[in-house]
This record gives sequence, C-alpha cells and structure tokens, in this order.
Amino acid sequence: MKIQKIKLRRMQLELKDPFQTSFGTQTEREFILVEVYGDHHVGYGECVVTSKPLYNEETVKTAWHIMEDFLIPILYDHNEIHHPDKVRELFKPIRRNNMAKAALEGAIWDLYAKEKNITLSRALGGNKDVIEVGISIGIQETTDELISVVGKYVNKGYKRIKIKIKPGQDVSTLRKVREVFPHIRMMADANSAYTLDDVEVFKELDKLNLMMIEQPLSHDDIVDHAKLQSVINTPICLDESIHSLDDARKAIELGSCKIINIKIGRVGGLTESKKIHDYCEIHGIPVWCGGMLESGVGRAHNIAITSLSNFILPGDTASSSRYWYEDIISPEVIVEKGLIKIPHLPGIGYSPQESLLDKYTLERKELFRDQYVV
Ligand SMILES: O=C(O)CCC(=O)c1ccccc1C(=O)O
Ligand SMILES: [Mg+2]
Repeated sequence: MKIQKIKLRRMQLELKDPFQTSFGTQTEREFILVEVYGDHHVGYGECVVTSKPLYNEETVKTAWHIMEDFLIPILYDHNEIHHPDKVRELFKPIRRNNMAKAALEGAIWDLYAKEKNITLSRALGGNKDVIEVGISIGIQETTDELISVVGKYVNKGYKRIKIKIKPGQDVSTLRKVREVFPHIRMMADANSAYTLDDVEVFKELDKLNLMMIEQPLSHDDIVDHAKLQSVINTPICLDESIHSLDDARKAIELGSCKIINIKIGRVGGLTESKKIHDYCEIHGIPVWCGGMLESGVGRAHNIAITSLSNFILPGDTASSSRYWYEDIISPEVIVEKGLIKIPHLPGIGYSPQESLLDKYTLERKELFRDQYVV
C-alpha cells in the first residue's frame, strides 16, 4: 500500500439520549474520522477519543495533534506499507496515545482489505457470519426509568444488558432490576468508581447472578482488582486497565480478571486487539468487544473484530439507531434478535456517505505525502 493522502475530519453527532457514566454525562459525540487514500481505494478509521480526558488521557485535540505531527509523518517516512501489522511497529517509539494510533491503523486495515478485495473480518482471521450483541445502559434518574429502559432493550432481543453503576446507585438499584428480570444476562460497569474500601458493595452485587462486573476499581490498577476477585465469585472484567497484550498477560497472571473487554482504540489498534484475543483464547479467558459510542465507521471495525472466535460474550456494538438520528454509513448497523450479520462487501463492509460526512464535519484537513516528503 502506498498512502498518497490522509484526510482528518473533526465531527460531531448528537446522541438521541444523553449517556451517563460514573465519570460524566455525554449529550454529543465529538470524534475524528480518518480517511487514508491509496492508489485505488479509501480506508476509513474512527478515532474513538472523547472531548474531555475522562475515560483515558487523550482528547480530540491531543489525538489530532499526535496524528498530524507525529504519526502521519512516520507513515509518510515509508514509501510503502506491505501489511497493516507493520503500523503498530512503526508507531512503537511514540508512547501511549493509543486511540490516535488505532484510528490510523484501522483506516490502513480497511484499505488493505479493500485492496485485497476481502472483508475486514476475513483479513483479521474472523470466522463467524453473525455476532451476538448486548447493550450498555447509562445511569438513569430513577430506578423505575432504568427498569423501563432495560425492558425496552430486553424486548428488542439484546443478548445481555449492561448497567452503569456509581456509588449510591448500585446495589439497591440492581437488586430491583434483578427482581423484575430474574433470568436476563445482566452485568454492571463501574468505570473505576470504587476502591477496596467498597468491598461490601461487591459482596452484595455478588448475590445478583451478574455475568461480570466491569472495571470496578482504579483505571490504572491490576493489584487491587486481584484482591477483589479473590473474595467474590462474579467474574471481574477489565476495561480501562488494559492497554496492551502485556497488560492483559499480567492481569491474567495476577488473577485480576476472568474476562477482558477489548476496545480497539484503548489498546492501540486491530493488530494489538488480535494479539490480546489470541492470548486470551489460549488461556481460557473469554473476551468481548467494548464500545465508545462509535459512529458507524468505528462500529464497523468493532463488528469485524468480533467475528474472531474468542469473542465469546456479546459486545457493546448495538444498532446505529440506538445512538443516532442518522448514522454516517450505508447501510446503518442493524441488530435483529440481538444479532448482527457480518457484512460481505470488501473492507469494513459499510459505506460512509460523503454528504453525511460533510453534514457533520466541523473541521477538516488534508495531509498529502508531498507535504511531508521533500
Ligand atoms: O454502547 C457503547 O458504545 C458502550 C458504552 C460504554 O459503556 C462506554 C462509553 C463511553 C466510554 C466508556 C464506556 C465503557 O464501556 O466503559
Ligand atoms: Mg467499561
């Protein structure tokens, strides 16, 4: 692949419903769309970074800066890139900034698959035709509202229900949901809102037959998580704490989790996601694909990686219409009876619509190879 041009767009979509987690409420989704132009095709990637550094340390502005001033020059420093796995290696000298790296790498994966005329799923080694999907429900004002939202998505057929918790809206809330829905596959996500002082909260949650508890403790911890896992039966799933294959290996060795949520952006790309997937498969650790309120482009990447065999548990890749009034891809992502069919078109398999991209673009910049190579 020879990259001739890269286009960055800062975009914003309005969420149908505000999304509240233990670290804040989002009403809009600002993100960066990456277009990588080869000789015959365009590869698309989404930078799943958020406006504020609340989930991780990156922001839309830092990711743009890192891409424009450091990562794109590294790509242009190479005449050709023969395989997208190479990108991870090229970006290695730049520390962290995983969402910025993943956005460019994802676009290059899409371009690679399009040039080979195969689906991204196949390029990654996926072997499923359909994937199971769950839903992530934000913190609601009242428990009655939560119960009604849970009911809505259970009726739509979602394969598991994830409920965001925070101190004060945890045990009694989930107990009431469990009373109304005794048999659904249900889990909680704390987004790092607790410490080991809250162990009693987790002993109570342990009685609710949850599939897992996601990231209960600090975003940078794997030691306290191991202590917590040793006193509860419910599997702990790590999200924020895992940035690489090495992190995953250490967490598994320590017993800090029994499940891993793989987010392509958080771990720096599809190549690293695959590595974590393969390592977890060998070690009997199921994985699932987390979401970052992606537009259709990021969602398409999530769907492709979920087609790999060890993505055993339903992911957070819900339908486009769950988030957006209109998505930027055609067709939109459709979930039927909790399932998504892996698309058959080459690359990500959904087509970004130029007119919709333009409609939701706040700022754009084109970066040409010749600008950098003199
Ligand atoms: O539906 C989705 O995209 C998942 C939403 C979600 O849970 C989430 C959204 C933004 C930031 C962090 C998280 C998370 O998984 O912790
Ligand atoms: Mg999470």
